[in-house]
Amino acid sequence: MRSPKDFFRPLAVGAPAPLREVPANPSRMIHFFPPSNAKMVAKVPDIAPTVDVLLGNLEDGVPATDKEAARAGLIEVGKKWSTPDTQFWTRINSLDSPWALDDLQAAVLEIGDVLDVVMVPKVEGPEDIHYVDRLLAQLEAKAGLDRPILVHAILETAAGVARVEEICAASPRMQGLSLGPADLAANRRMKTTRVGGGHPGYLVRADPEGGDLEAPRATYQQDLWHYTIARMVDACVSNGIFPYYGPFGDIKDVQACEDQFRNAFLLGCVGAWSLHPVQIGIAKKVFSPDPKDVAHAQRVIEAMGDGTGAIMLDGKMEDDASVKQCRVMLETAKALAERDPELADLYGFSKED
Ligand SMILES: CC(=O)SCCNC(=O)CCNC(=O)[C@H](O)C(C)(C)COP(=O)(O)OP(=O)(O)OC[C@H]1O[C@@H](n2cnc3c(N)ncnc32)[C@H](O)[C@@H]1OP(=O)(O)O
Ligand SMILES: O=CC(=O)O
Ligand SMILES: [Mg+2]
Repeated sequence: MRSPKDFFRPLAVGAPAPLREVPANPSRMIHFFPPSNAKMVAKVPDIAPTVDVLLGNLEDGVPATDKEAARAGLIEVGKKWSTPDTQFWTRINSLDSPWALDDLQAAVLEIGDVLDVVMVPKVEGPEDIHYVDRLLAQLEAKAGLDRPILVHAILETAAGVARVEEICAASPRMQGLSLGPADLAANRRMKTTRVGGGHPGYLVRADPEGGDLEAPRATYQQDLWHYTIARMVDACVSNGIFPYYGPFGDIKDVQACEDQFRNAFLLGCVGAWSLHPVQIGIAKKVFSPDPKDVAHAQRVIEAMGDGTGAIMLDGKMEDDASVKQCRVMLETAKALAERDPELADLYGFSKED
C-alpha cells in the first residue's frame, strides 16, 4: 500500500498524474458489444451517439478462438472513434488468463488516447488493481498519453466482495465497480443459473391466517443481489467512485430488467450494462430521475431557503436531510440534462439552470 503522500504520484516516469477526483460523467448504460463480430463493429457509428458508454468486450462472451479478432476489432473501432461525448471503455480478459497482458498493451499503446476506462473482471483484492495500475502507468508513459486511463472493477468473486472497500481504495485510477452476478453466483456456489435478476425460489411466505397451514398464503420474491449491491454502493461512495448494476441476461423480459435496474438506481447505482439494443432505452429511462421527482426536489429546495430547519410541505416534514436528498436528485438531473437536451425539456430546465 502506498503512503498517503505518494497516493497521487504517477507510478512510472513520464506517466500522466492521477486525477484527484473521478469525473461524474453520465453513464446510465455501459453498452457491451463484441468487437470480434464484424457486423456489430459496423454498427458502432450508429450506436455510439445513443449511449453514454460504449464498451468493447474482450472477455467472457467472446469465444477463445476469437480473442485476437476481438482485440483487432477494438483497435479498429478506437482508431475511427469520432464520438467524444460518449465514453469509450474496454473490458479486458481476467488477469489469470493468457490474454490480459496483450489486451492491456494493445489497448493503451494503440488507442490509449481515446480510451477512457479499462474494466477489469474477477478482481479479488487490491493487489489486482495495483498490478493493473503500475502496468497502465508504464504503458501510458510509453504511449506518451497526457491523461490517465481509469479502472473499473467487476465484483464477481466472493473474495472480491469480502475486500470490496480495499479494492475501491486501491488506486486513484478507480472509477467504479459493477456487480457481476453471473460469475459471482458461480464463485459463491449459489444455486441459480440466471445472469442477474431474481429467482422464484428466493422468497418469503406470509404467516398462516389463524394458524391454518393448509390455507393458501402469499409469497413475495426477494432480491438475490440486495446485500451485494448495498455493500458495493457503500464501498464506492465512501471512496468517491461509482457503483453500477451489471448484466441482465433475460433479454426478452424487459419488465424484470427494468425492475432490477430500478432497484439498483434506488439503492444508489448510477447505471447498468446493456447487452442488447433493447436494454439501452430501459437503462436510459430508469437511471434518469423521473420528472415528477425532479419537480418535487426543486420545490423542497426552494421552500427550504438556506437548507436548514424543518417545514411542512404537503403534509410531510422536510428538513436539512431531506433537502440533501433533493439536491442529489436535482444534481443528477442537471448533469444528465446537459448531455441530453430531450431530458432538459422534460425537466423544464432552461439554459441558466
Ligand atoms: C455475464 C457477462 O459477462 S455479460 C457480458 C458478456 N456478454 C455480452 O457482451 C453479450 C452482448 N450481446 C450480444 O452478443 C447479443 O446481444 C446476443 C448474442 C446476446 C444476442 O444477439 P442476437 O441473437 O443477434 O440478438 P437479436 O437478433 O435480438 O439482435 C437484434 C439486432 O441487434 C443487434 N445487436 C444485438 N446485440 C447487440 C449489441 N450488444 N450491440 C449492438 N447491436 C446488437 C443484432 O446484431 C441484430 O442486428 P440486425 O437486426 O441488424 O441483424
Ligand atoms: O461479468 C459479469 C458477470 O455477471 O459475470
Ligand atoms: Mg463475469
